Amino acid sequence: MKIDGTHYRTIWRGEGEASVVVIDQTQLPFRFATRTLNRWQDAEEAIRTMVVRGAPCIGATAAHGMCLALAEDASDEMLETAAKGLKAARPTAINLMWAVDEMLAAVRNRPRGERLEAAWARAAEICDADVEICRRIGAHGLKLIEQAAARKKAGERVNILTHCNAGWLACVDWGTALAPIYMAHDKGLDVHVWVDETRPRNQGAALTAFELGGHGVPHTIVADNAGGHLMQAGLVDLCIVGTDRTAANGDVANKIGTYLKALAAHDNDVPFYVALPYTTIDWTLPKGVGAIPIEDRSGEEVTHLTGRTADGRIETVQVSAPGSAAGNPAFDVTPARLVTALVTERGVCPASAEGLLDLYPERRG
Ligand SMILES: CSC[C@H]1O[C@H](OP(=O)(O)O)[C@H](O)[C@@H]1O
Repeated sequence: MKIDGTHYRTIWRGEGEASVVVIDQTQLPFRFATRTLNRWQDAEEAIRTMVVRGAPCIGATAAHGMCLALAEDASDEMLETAAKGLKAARPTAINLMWAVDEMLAAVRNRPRGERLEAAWARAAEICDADVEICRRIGAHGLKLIEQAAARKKAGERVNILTHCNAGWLACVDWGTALAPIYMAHDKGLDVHVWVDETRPRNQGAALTAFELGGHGVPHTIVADNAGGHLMQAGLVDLCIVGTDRTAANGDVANKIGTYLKALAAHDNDVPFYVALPYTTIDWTLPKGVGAIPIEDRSGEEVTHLTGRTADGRIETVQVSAPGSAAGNPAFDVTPARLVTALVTERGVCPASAEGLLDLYPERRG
C-alpha cells in the first residue's frame, strides 16, 4: 500500500548480497523508519520484538531470515539452527512455522552451492503469493460488505468494526481483514471503520488507524471496551478481524480481546467474519480452544505506554500502580460457533471442519 504516495510492501531485499529491509512498525504512526536485517538473528529479533508483526508478515520475515542464514553458512547445521531459532521467536502465528518449513523444503535436499539462490527464490515466491492471496481475500470479503450495504437505507454508511491490525502492515501487502475494506472504499462504497485501539500494544490505534488514514478510509478509534456498546446500539453492521492460527474446526486465535468482540457480536446478531490465508490454517489441530499456544508477553507492555509528547518526543510512561503485577496473554481463541464465516483466498466458508474442507478438498484425509 502507499505511504505519502509511495508504494511499499512490508519487506524487501536490501542492497548487496545478504540484506533484507523491513518497515519498523514499533516506530509507527509517528515515524516511518526501516530496519535492515543482515543475519538470521536480526530477523528473529525483529519478530520477537514486534518490529515486524502480523502472521503473514512474520512468515515472510522468517523466510528471509533463512536466506540470511544461508548467506552466512549453507550447512545443514546452520539450516537447523536458524530454523529452530526463528520458529521460537513467537509461538502463536502458524505462518512463522509454515514459512520456515517451506524454506527447509526448498533447500535441504539441494547441494550447498545451490541453496542460497533457491532460498531467495522461495522467499520471493512466499511474498508474491501473499500479495495475491490477500488481494483475493479482499475480493471475496468485498461481497460481504456489498451485501451489508444493500441492507442499508440510501445514504447510510456501512459501519465495520475491526480489532488489532490485520491490514497490509500485518502482511506483505493488502492485508486480510482490511483488504475488503480497502476494496469497498476504492469501489465507492460508503464505509466507516470502528478501530479498536487494541491494548496493550495499540496495533489498532497506531497501525490500523495509520493505514486507514493513509488510504482515506473514514474511521474512528474506540476503546477496546466500547465495541459491545456500539453493537448493542446498532452502530456496527459487521465485524471483520484477522487470525494468527485457525484450527481445522474453524476455531480462531487472534489478538487478545477478539473473543470478547465475538461474544458481543453473537449477542447482538452482528455478523463476525475472520479473514485468513491458507497459510494460517493449522490442519494438525482438530480444535483451537485450549490447544493453540497463546503467547505470554512482558507485563511491561500492560503497565507502560509509548507515545508522542506535545513537543514531539517519543516517550514511554508508566500507567499502572508501581509494584503491581501485570499479566499479558497476547492472543485468545474464539470458538467457531461465534464466527459467522471465514473469508479465505478461495472464498467464504462456514467456520467448521466441513466448511474448510469444502474449500480445501486436498486436505480431506
Ligand atoms: C493478518 S494476521 C494479523 C494478526 O496479527 C496480530 O498479532 P500481532 O500484532 O501480535 O502480530 C493480530 O492478532 C492480528 O489480527
